[in-house]
Amino acid sequence: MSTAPAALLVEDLAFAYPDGHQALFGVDLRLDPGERVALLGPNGAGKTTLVLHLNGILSGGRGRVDVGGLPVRKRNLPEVRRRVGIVFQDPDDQLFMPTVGEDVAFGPRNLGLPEPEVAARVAAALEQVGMAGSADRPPHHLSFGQRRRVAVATVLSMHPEVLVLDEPSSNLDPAGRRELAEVLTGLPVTMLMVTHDLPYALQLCPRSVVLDGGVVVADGPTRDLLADADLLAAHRLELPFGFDPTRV
Ligand SMILES: Nc1ncnc2c1ncn2[C@@H]1O[C@H](COP(=O)(O)OP(=O)(O)OP(=O)(O)O)[C@@H](O)[C@H]1O
Repeated sequence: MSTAPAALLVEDLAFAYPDGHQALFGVDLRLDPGERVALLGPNGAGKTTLVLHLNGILSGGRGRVDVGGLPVRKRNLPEVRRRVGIVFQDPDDQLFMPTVGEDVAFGPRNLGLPEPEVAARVAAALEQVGMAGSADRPPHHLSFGQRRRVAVATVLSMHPEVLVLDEPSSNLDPAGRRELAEVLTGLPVTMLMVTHDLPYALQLCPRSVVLDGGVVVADGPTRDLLADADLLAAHRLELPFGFDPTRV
């Protein structure tokens, strides 16, 4: 195993919500720099709860989370939130400025970066997601797939080390799925992708982790996990009819 700090390290993470509902029961997860990993599991498995611990939105349970060797703790939160960018399922949760450019500039401006650096980051992030030339457009004039790519750009402009995506393929048409896949596979970041879309997990992520009942129940090559019919059935994971993961 590599001795470099993990891009993301989760150790024995357990968490109960204030109403007493225990959502995580001791989760271990390590992502090495540059890995792309899918986080799979049925509704209520604890995926969102885990993700919300990665940048300290939720905390207070047992265990630890480190990002590039930095513990996710209150005093580290500004740096943790720069290192871990979360792209939420609904792009409209992340786009609230009059123009695309201002949305992508929002994070870097908040960091207090000088305007020329902000402008350079905006241009680079929009280029990375294939949206160069759209900086002056209002986000609500864009298609849903374009808005999702701009939401990714709002995170990329912070130069994150870990990109977490919640259901990135939801509501995308086949062209939108393909365009986003091309963007995501070209990014030089560590990626954790929460998804119910198993073919998309196979396309983008060499490794998958299955969470169910607040514990990791499988961790391995996506192709192998998706070929395991018993595993899929036991955890309510379904491939599209006729889809053969060994033939992709
Ligand atoms: N704010 C909350 N208060 C109490 N319980 C909660 C809260 N949020 C989630 N839970 C519970 O914690 C468990 C894990 O939920 P979580 O949202 O993490 O699952 P998930 O795997 O992301 O599900 P989905 O695929 O439906 O998004 C569920 O049983 C859920 O009902």
